[in-house]
Amino acid sequence: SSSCTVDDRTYSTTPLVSFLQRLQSEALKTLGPSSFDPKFYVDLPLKKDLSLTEAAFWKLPRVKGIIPENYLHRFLEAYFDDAGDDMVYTEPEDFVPEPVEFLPKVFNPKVRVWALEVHSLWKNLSRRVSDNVKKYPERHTLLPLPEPVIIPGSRFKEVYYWDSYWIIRGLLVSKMYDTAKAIVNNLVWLVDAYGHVLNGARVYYANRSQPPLLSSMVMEIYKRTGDLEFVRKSLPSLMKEYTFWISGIHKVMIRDLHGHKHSLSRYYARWNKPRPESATIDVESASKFLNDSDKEAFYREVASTAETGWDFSSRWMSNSFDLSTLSTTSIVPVDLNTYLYKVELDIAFFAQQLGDIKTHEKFFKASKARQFAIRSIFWNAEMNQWLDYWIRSKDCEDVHQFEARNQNDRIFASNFIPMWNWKHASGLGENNIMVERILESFQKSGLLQPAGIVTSLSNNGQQWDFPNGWSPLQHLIIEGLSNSGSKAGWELAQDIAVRWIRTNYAAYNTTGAMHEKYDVKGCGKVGGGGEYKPQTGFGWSNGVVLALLEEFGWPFDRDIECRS
Ligand SMILES: OC[C@H]1O[C@H](O[C@H]2O[C@H](CO)[C@@H](O)[C@H](O)[C@H]2O)[C@H](O)[C@@H](O)[C@@H]1O
Repeated sequence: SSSCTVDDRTYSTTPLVSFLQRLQSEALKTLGPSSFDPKFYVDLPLKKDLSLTEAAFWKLPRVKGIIPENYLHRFLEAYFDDAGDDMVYTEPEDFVPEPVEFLPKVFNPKVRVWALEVHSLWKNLSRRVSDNVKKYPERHTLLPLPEPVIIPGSRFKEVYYWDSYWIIRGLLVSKMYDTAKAIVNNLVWLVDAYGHVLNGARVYYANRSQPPLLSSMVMEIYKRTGDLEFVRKSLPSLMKEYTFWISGIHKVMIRDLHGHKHSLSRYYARWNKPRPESATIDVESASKFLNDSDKEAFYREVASTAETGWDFSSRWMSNSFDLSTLSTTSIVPVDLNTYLYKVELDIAFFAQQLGDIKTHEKFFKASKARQFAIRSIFWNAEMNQWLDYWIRSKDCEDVHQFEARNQNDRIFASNFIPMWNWKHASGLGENNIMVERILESFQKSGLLQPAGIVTSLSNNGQQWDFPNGWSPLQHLIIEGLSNSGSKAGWELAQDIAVRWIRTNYAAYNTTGAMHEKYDVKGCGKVGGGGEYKPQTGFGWSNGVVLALLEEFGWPFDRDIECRS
């Protein structure tokens, strides 16, 4: 707003996206809400130029303002290719059916057979941008990425930012180093073009990013390949992306009770309209707001929540059962700042490897400052957890005064994500007593369920809530526990990994697919809730299963079947 010092101007939409959104809303009137997926329409590639397509659209007959179904189908066939035709299958050149030294600690034959099947799923998910997109970019919402990608699967037919981190973790287990590097090169291409990695590689995702894990992708690839040239090429884009996250609308200053000022970051999309991929849903959700500025503020919160990766969750709502209370831009999130701390450490490390001491020192100093901030603003010594901080003072204030009551003491899996960088981010060092307390707090939290870690304790029908468990959250916490330096921590990590692997295996056997999310109340149950049908495929779940099997192995005599 005009009284703020921050520049919160929004992105402008493109004529193609506006038209497809119009088509989406007309199609909903024709087809009705059952099985309607709004994303399908904004992903449709045009066969002809937009002006011709629009002219034909306006000529379609309407009966009581509605396009008859047979006319709509004929129009779609005549003027559009299928959603997904813009991404074509490409054989990953570094795929072999059984990589040398694949999962050396997995001895149980059933698990080995399944792991090889999961490995083979990379072939189903491998795509490159079709030549048509390069020839007629204005006919596509897909962005012309230069190299092949691995997609999450089903309706998610394009590359996604944070999904790619766990996809890469799995590709590294599968020894598919070139495919992993190609994904990073595409994300680097997005940073160069837009200044940040987009939520996903569609033009309608340009207004926001997703959890910043690009440096972690580069780091994991470097650890496996030692390819310093790859690091050298990626580093300028990592630094550019870092600036996106620590400045402008993403930056929040908080003064702690001792007068120290801390610079932290929040999610904040440059968008105050319905998300094109879900516009019909957003318009409906916003209908309870009467004036335009309240609607715009709500749309901004919706898009900013998509930037968090946790879309949607009670974590971002002041009333867990009312989506219209989304307040994401007023929340300083524990996990985002944990990831940024990692970005600072990663860049400092890469700069050191490349002999750039000045950059190394600058980023190392920044990491120390964030470590102090995480400890000062998020840590709650009574709960032994890290809690999101809600900004309740005026949004335009330059520095917000810390108040303990503004820490959100509801239980979310994110309250334990700083364990991912355990010794660094927590600032707890080798303090074993603290480690044991955090372990106890985690075990008593209610987050640990029979089939893995649940996202929150609120059963409100949102997908990033109870009873869903998501692969990325399992992996972050398991990795944190296993690196805690505590024997109990490592054992708990293994216990959760076993539960998670079993549930993925059981669901695979009954449904024939890997799933986007699972219901962790019981072994073998798939997840639900949220605004779209649960998806299969699925990139990050495949990656996490492979990464966990590599880390923990599977002994010959341990059953893979669910324990009833
Ligand atoms: O179409 C609705 C939303 O879908 C995406 O979010 C979900 O899927 C992503 C891909 O697996 C995943 O990264 C995200 O965490 C999920 O919540 C998309 O990212 C959203 O922007 C979109 O509005």
